[in-house]
Amino acid sequence: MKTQYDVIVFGAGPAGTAAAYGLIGQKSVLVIENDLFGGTCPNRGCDPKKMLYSAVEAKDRVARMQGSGLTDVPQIDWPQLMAFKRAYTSQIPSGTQKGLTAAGIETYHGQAEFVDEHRVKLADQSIVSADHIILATGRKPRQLNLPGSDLLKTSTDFLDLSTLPAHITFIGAGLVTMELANIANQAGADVDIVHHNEQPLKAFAQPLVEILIQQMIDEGVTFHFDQTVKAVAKTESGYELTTDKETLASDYVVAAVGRDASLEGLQLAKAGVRTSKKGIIVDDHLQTSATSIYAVGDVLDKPQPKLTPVSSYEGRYVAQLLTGQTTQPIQYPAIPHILFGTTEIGQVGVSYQEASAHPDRFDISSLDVTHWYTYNRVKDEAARVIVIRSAKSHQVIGATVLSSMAEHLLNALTAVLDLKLTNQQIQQTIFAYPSIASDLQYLI
Ligand SMILES: Cc1cc2nc3c(=O)[nH]c(=O)nc-3n(C[C@H](O)[C@H](O)[C@H](O)COP(=O)(O)OP(=O)(O)OC[C@H]3O[C@@H](n4cnc5c(N)ncnc54)[C@H](O)[C@@H]3O)c2cc1C
Ligand SMILES: NC(=O)c1ccc[n+]([C@@H]2O[C@H](COP(=O)([O-])OP(=O)(O)OC[C@H]3O[C@@H](n4cnc5c(N)ncnc54)[C@H](O)[C@@H]3O)[C@@H](O)[C@H]2O)c1
Repeated sequence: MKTQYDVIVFGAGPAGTAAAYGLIGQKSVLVIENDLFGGTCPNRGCDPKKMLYSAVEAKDRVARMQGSGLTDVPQIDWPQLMAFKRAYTSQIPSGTQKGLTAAGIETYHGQAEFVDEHRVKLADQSIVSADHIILATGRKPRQLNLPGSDLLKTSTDFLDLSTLPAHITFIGAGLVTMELANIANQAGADVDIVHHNEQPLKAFAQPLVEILIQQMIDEGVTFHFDQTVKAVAKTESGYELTTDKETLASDYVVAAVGRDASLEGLQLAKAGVRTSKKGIIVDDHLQTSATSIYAVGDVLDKPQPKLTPVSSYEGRYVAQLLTGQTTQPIQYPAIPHILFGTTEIGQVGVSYQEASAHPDRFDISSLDVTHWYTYNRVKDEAARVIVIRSAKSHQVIGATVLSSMAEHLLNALTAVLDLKLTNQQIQQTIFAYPSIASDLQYLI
């Protein structure tokens, strides 16, 4: 290992690796990772979750077609499904590290801390320095502070469960819970969700969230709204969760109440990097309070949603800054945000909340699309689309989609928004028919 680099990157998740790959050929780079190379998304986030959804979605498609050409709903074999997932995740850390090395990026596995703005001390006490440092250390599950909190499991534990507990309780009805609870329920567990207010998933259009929740209730999930968890205790047969309103028995309790920036052990104060409770503070160039140090990805205190493509976008942007390809402030394209499930809800562009608050500027069309060919064909009884148009230009500038295939329409709409496609351009495009993209012509 060298002792001097052009750039040191802390964290080998989507943000850190995107930054490192963007620097190859122009800068000498060291990537420091203290846990799993690849980070949250491929090891314990998006990708393993969607591996589990492969079986859940297949089962759901068959269940919807009962009486319409299919008989018997298959059961999910959890150990087999977990083996399928592990066959993927077990390759990620070594594959990521090898990929970085093959690209000429040096890697270090272990804990490191700042000595000052340019110098970093490794676990063996040796010092490495760099002209610039990029912080991409991500987030980790927030811990609840209550009696028995050490008994609580996290999304990471759930995504690597060898056997599926018969009864699982989730605390917090956010993105993580809603996605994992649906997997657990479809795989055969009894599922309870405890949420501390009446209105989960506030970022999404509430009329469609209500339909999503009703779908989950119809599928057997039990919600306990407006309840505060007070304590968790071990019992002979499992766990007992006490809230301010009731006591729930369970075999496994997952807390998914948000994620906090991973900052511990870095000694950021020694480098002059300012942080808040929400993460690392940066300016519009993703520069921290220490001018040679940048930060990217989930670790940021920034309003953009904490998502993989946002993290890698920021990583690529800082690489472009450091290689002189841009001097401009970061500008984000439209960011689609989706909750995966057997029924998915996703949104892009101007939100329903914003449009509802400004009826003079936005037109809202709420469409029940269950009778549309696309949704009728797969017997999707929840399908809805909310389209937001500019009151002035009538162009589509936002949408929320609820359906078993929302991700596809959402991506098509994201392209419409990003490329600023006019209604006329969409009408003049020949899409494969019948498909979700061809539905765009009915939506604009
Ligand atoms: C259950 C779950 C499901 C998700 N599903 C989706 C999804 O479907 N779609 C989506 O877009 N996003 C999803 N996300 C979010 C997505 O995983 C994150 O937005 C993304 O991983 C952020 O990338 P990052 O590189 O900023 O951080 P991370 O991926 O968290 O990577 C940070 C890396 O830094 C390392 N690190 C931490 N501290 C140090 C240190 N001191 N020194 C060295 N290394 C350190 C960590 O070990 C980690 O490898 C999901 C998250 C979870 C938890
Ligand atoms: N499909 C995706 O893109 C996807 C999926 C999963 C996670 N993620 C990312 O991970 C982040 C974290 O997800 P998350 O679900 O952990 O956080 P979240 O912020 O989405 O949801 C946590 C929920 O828990 C509630 N809560 C907080 N404290 C509570 C308490 N004491 N008792 C009960 N409820 C409580 C909050 O009100 C909130 O609704 C997401 O914001 C997103 O950035 C993305």
